[in-house]
Amino acid sequence: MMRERIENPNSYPFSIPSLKYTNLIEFNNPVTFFVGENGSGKSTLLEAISYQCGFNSAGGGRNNNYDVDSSASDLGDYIRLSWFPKTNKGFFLRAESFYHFASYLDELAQEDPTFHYQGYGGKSLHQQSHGESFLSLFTNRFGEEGIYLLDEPEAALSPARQLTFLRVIHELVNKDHAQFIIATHSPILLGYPDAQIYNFDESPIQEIRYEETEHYRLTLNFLTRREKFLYELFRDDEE
Ligand SMILES: Nc1ncnc2c1ncn2[C@@H]1O[C@H](COP(=O)(O)OP(=O)(O)OP(=O)(O)O)[C@@H](O)[C@H]1O
Repeated sequence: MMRERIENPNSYPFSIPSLKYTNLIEFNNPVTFFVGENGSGKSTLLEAISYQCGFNSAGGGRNNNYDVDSSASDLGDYIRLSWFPKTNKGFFLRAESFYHFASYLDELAQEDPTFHYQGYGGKSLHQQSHGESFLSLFTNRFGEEGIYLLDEPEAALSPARQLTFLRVIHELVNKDHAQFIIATHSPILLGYPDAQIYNFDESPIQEIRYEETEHYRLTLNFLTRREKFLYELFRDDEE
């Protein structure tokens, strides 16, 4: 983070507690997760990294310059990335822009469907369900070395498909040396072996063990003691 350039440290995005005191984040693992409460700054940082990679901020790779909601990143000019070997291949995908991306692809494909759908399962993403199209994007389009930035990919995926997705990540990491940075609330995705997890509920952002994340603990508690959990949750209403 290049703090010397910041004019107003009390305005967005510098005012976000997790980012306020974070100066350096190291990515030591091919798979890194960002976790933290809603609004803790995960998307803001992911967007800034995408901006520095030269990806379209609305989601997509370097060659997908469609202009849906493509706000320049507010944080992007204030961070510096250093990585080796440097690559500008990859993709930024956020759940809410996936629909727009599918529409953009349909527009392109009007001229040459075979060419434009070839990386996406051979047909319009709109003709596949949300989860199917998401996985077809990964299994077809992502087969190369690169950096993949994903904002809450679980939004599209059933629990079984999340497991499939873990396998896809595993293959891309091992075969293609891909790197993933994923903002997520999913206790299943977070369980990827030996992943680095950054907790945005701390300031500065801190690494956290899987079993210590609220996502793991709360889900475990809910599943193992659901009745007691719900009793406590609703108790005030009933008294
Ligand atoms: N353009 C903006 N201007 C001002 N504040 C913003 C803007 N975008 C986001 N914020 C605020 O910045 C904070 C961090 O938002 P961000 O989207 O990064 O959170 P997040 O951790 O990704 O949340 P979630 O898990 O809900 O997706 C929030 O309080 C949000 O309201």
